Amino acid sequence: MTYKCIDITDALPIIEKEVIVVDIRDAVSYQTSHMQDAINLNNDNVEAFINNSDKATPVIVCCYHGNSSKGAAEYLAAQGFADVYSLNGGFSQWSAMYPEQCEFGA
Ligand SMILES: O=S(=O)([O-])[S-]
Repeated sequence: MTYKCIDITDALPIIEKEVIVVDIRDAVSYQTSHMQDAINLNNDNVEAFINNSDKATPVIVCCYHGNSSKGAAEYLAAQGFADVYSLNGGFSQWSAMYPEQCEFGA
């Protein structure tokens, strides 16, 4: 199993359906702002995430610019997730294009 890279505009219709969005950026960046409903995935929670998530639900992996999300997407695909996407352009591009699809923290 492998993952696919997906452009921001192609990700939008997927986001609007049932999907799990994982954000692999550092915790402070995540808390400041993230894609709507995104989970901050890190070394501490990745195992629980893998064990507790429905592997048939599509997963979109978001990082800063779309580079490190590829490795994470590949890893999740190898763990059995059937439909994994790495978001090209990452959160920087997503937040520039779709600020209304972001949540902003403290
Ligand atoms: O998050 S990043 O690897 O695209 S800089």
